[in-house]
Amino acid sequence: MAPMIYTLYGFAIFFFVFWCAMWLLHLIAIFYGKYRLHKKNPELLLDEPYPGVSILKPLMGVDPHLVSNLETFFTMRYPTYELLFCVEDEKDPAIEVVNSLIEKYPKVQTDVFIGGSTVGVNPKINNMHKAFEASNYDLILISDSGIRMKEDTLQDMVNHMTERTGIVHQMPFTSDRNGFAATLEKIYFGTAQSRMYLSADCVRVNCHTGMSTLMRKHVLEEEGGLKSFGCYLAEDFFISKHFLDKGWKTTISSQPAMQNSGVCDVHSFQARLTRWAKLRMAMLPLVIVFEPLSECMVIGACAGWATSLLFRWEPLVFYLIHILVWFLCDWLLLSIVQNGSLPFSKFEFIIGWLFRECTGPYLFILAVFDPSIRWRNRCFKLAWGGIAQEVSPRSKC
Ligand SMILES: CCCCCCCC/C=C\CCCCCCCC(=O)N[C@@H](CO)[C@H](O)/C=C/CCCCCCCCCCCCC
Ligand SMILES: O=c1ccn([C@@H]2O[C@H](COP(=O)(O)OP(=O)(O)O[C@H]3OC[C@@H](O)[C@H](O)[C@H]3O)[C@@H](O)[C@H]2O)c(=O)[nH]1
Repeated sequence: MAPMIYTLYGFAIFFFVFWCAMWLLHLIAIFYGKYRLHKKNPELLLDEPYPGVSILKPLMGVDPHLVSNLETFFTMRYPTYELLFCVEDEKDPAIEVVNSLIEKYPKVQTDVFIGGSTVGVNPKINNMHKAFEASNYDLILISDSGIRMKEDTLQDMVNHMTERTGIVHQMPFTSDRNGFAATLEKIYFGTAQSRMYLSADCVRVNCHTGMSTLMRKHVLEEEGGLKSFGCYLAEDFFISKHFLDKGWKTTISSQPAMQNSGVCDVHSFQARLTRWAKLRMAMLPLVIVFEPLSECMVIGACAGWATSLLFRWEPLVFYLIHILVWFLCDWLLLSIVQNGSLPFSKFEFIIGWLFRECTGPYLFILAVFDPSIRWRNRCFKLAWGGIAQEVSPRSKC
């Protein structure tokens, strides 16, 4: 009997400590977010020697927001940069979109790379490889197709590139869009993901998501260039790991990344989160235990049971208070990340937040039980450690 009791008490203490640690993460994210995000950039002095930046834009297909998203790269206030568009398929309609913008803004230095090159499994790397090799500057910005820039976003990122810094990345967030899926995306990126991202950046844990990331080209070249990371689907995590291993600092910029893809529906969003969860599990297997536990509904239930055993607290009352306080912390964090009025009402926030919190653990279970990864039109399998293999090359799955 005694071993059973010790085991129960052992679990109860573990859940209670984990629950306390989660509140610490809430606090870190709120204070660090307030301290780091949305700092005003100093006026850009054009006679200052700002370094040149090569911006790599991997494109695949056209969505209703692509033109306006890309246009924001042509209208940035930054002295020296080149835009290198990468399109794998020569029939891709994105080429026409790019050409029309190049015609509209002839003064911006641009180039278009069509056809990609097969240097690994990761299709984004394959698409960008030629442009990476041809880029003219030591600072490379890899920026996904759905990202929008403000006039001073690039300046903000470069300002964070100090002597010891090798990577400056934007914390994923979203622009204001209409509809439930857009509300859900904003709530997820501004609460659950921001909490982890900000806490990780604060304590220097690698959490790099590569949708908008400025890095030093020569450090990548020492490792063989971008192609050396083509064997991973989560190239972002491994690139950042390489920089950290070499003694460089990585940091977030003060402006979060404005994702503004024209494809915005609940199914695609959930598929993307499930794909990311599969990447994390393959790279860091401990995530399989810790990630579900870091969810509000799960850790609340575990801590409710633990405190009823340890302190005889009423579990239902505990659980409801836990959810309420977590909800309020999330509202506060989202307001800090948004830094302005939110495009939805408090009622919509409640619905979106409850939906996200209840579906999060379910999506994670889906990810655990279906290890195959679908990304755009390809299917992959991941081995432990993160090395990827394409299942049926270049075919739909
Ligand atoms: C009491 C501490 C408990 C910590 C438990 C942590 C469990 C992980 C929970 C949630 C993970 C959220 C990850 C946030 C962003 C990741 C987005 C993403 O998956 N991006 C991939 C695709 O672009 C990319 O390849 C992966 C990047 C890095 C993943 C690293 C995951 C571990 C994060 C751990 C953060 C813990 C912070 C603790 C600080 C004390
Ligand atoms: O086959 C592909 C798929 C994607 N891409 C490009 O890669 C970028 C990201 O693609 P998606 O928006 O589909 O995917 P995500 O937002 O989930 O990507 C994110 O997660 C996985 C990481 O490896 C990426 O670095 C990160 O950007 C886009 O610019 C897209 O055009 C390709 O060039 N080829």
